[in-house]
Amino acid sequence: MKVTVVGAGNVGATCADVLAYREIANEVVLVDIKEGVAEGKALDIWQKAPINLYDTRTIGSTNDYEKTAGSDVIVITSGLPRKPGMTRDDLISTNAGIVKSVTENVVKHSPDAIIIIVSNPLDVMTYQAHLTSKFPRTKVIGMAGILDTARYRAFLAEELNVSPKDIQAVLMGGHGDTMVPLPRYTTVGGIPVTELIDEDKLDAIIERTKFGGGELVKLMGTSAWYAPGSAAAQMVEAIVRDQKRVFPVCIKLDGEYGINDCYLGVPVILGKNGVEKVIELDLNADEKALLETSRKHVLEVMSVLDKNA
Ligand SMILES: NC(=O)C1=CN([C@@H]2O[C@H](COP(=O)(O)OP(=O)(O)OC[C@H]3O[C@@H](n4cnc5c(N)ncnc54)[C@H](O)[C@@H]3O)[C@@H](O)[C@H]2O)C=CC1
Ligand SMILES: O=C([O-])CC(=O)C(=O)O
Repeated sequence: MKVTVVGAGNVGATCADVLAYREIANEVVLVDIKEGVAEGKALDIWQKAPINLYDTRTIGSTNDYEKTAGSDVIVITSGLPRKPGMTRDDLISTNAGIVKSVTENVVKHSPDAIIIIVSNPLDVMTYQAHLTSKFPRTKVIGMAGILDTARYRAFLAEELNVSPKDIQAVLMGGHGDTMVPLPRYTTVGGIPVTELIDEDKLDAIIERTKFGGGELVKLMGTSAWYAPGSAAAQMVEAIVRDQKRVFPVCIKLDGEYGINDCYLGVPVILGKNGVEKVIELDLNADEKALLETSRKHVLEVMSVLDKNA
């Protein structure tokens, strides 16, 4: 299996590293526009192979897309990260152009690949890649839900003093402040979370999750990369190993949840064909209202992209 990661910055390099040391792919090609950066990071990851004991080949390229030819999965992380005081949506004008040109380049050389978008604003960049690639919607998907649920699960594990491995959760909507965590579908070793935690503490964790990205931007002056890079690698793994994992993933909705033509995070089954099924939960009225708010927000940002097209 061959995987290309475009953008050899913080998230892209972390993703490539996880793909290599966990031997998720046989070959990982890292591409960046900055001269030498992708080559250097790919070489560094390869030189770690004898220490961490893996065989995955990592190859770097400065904008030479021939090296990406025949990739099974492409992860796009190229684009600006936000700085303190910015929203993810503030990145649209720069990142839309980057995602468009990168998508044009990758699809030329890998017409059958599955594309995973990471660049922000996530839902709208997934829209951009879908428009440009003209691939089926099931093969152009965005990474956000795995990261957002991971944050939620980590906060819950800390509060309850339990292993994060035992916390299962699902979250829907756009990757931003309007995301919709679903406590009704959160369990701890099979026990509904609401039986283990006070409502006010759970509400505080939900609020912290919604602003989880911003919390890290404030601390570091740029956005997160360890959890995002690992989350993208987990999506790649589900695809290349045909695992049929159930994850929240951003995809264009085609009638599911009564929504058309909007890119939102929903639970799906992820396997060798990309999204193999969108799972439709029976949301209650409050959950539907939150999803509707998220839909309206993402549509507004999508319309900015349409206006600038
Ligand atoms: N979906 C999510 O949950 C998350 C999304 N992000 C987003 O991922 C993106 C990357 O973040 P970082 O890695 O922290 O940024 P970074 O600045 O460390 O890396 C971005 C890389 O993209 C490269 N690049 C820019 N234009 C390019 C082009 N046309 N072709 C190839 N490479 C190009 C840059 O040279 C740079 O090395 C940002 O947009 C950020 O907001 C970050 C974390 C989580
Ligand atoms: O917060 C950001 O800008 C990056 C991101 O999407 C996240 O870490 O959730």
